[in-house]
Amino acid sequence: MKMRNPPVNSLSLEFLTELLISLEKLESDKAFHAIILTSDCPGIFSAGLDLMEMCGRDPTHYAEYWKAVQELWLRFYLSHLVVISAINGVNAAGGCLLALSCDYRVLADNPKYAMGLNETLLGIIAPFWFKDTLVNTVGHRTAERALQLGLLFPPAEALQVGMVDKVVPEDQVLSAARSELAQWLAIPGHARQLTKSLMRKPTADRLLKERDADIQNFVRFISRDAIQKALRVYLEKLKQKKT
Ligand SMILES: CC/C=C\C/C=C\C/C=C\C=C\CC(=O)SCCNC(=O)CCNC(=O)[C@H](O)C(C)(C)COP(=O)(O)OP(=O)(O)OC[C@H]1O[C@@H](n2cnc3c(N)ncnc32)[C@H](O)[C@@H]1OP(=O)(O)O
Repeated sequence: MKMRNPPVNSLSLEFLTELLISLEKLESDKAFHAIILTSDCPGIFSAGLDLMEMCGRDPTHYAEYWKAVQELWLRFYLSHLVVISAINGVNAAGGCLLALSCDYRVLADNPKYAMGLNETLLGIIAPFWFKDTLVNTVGHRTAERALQLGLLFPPAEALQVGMVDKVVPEDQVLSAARSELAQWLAIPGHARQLTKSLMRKPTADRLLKERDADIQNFVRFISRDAIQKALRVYLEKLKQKKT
């Protein structure tokens, strides 16, 4: 699955919906057993959630958007397919969450390709299920420091903290993901799928039990004047980089 939403693969409502439909199609076709998730945007895996969806819109839109973000995470996190990410670019926040929801992560060795949950740098907070997904991957202490400081880890550090499983030269990222896949596909499917569910269901269940409350929290939080202002300032900074 090659993500293509130029220029930065931001996860707009339309793009989230496309990803969701693609994933559902692959999951319902018995011929498919695995997905390699990668990017078609040079140098960028994903810039995360689309800030334009969270800025200057109305509460109904925020609620619809957040429901789609929840849906995509639940679907990826609990997918019965083997999902491996071949991370071939910088990967921030919501994009990093997608990669963390995969079964295995290969990252291209380029110091520009940092990844992490950098929400605090924008003046916002990673929701509890983003946090839980990170804790399940790197452990509590590393997650606490990474989340508070909004750290984006370059490849060597991402590997060292366990945020990714392998770092390879840039031109080998897809072939390394394919080689890894062979090991996962050699395991009897039902045993691997049930084990994945055993490991992940408690984390997913937490959101499933609180989905509506989580949407309401998000809408309340994102609608605050101070948060809207912080997002506008961040977007402005991104645009000013060019001048
Ligand atoms: C109580 C608690 C309850 C609930 C929880 C509450 C809140 C949680 C809420 C939200 C969680 C959000 C998670 C996220 O994913 S936020 C997004 C974080 N992403 C980032 O910080 C990355 C930002 N982008 C960049 O750093 C760079 O763009 C880059 C490194 C990815 C690429 O750099 P380039 O130099 O190649 O490209 P740019 O010129 O910077 O960008 C091109 C173009 O794209 C626009 N853009 C970039 N990122 C985004 C984005 N995430 N959303 C929308 N648009 C984006 C950028 O502005 C440029 O636009 P123009 O061409 O200038 O118009």
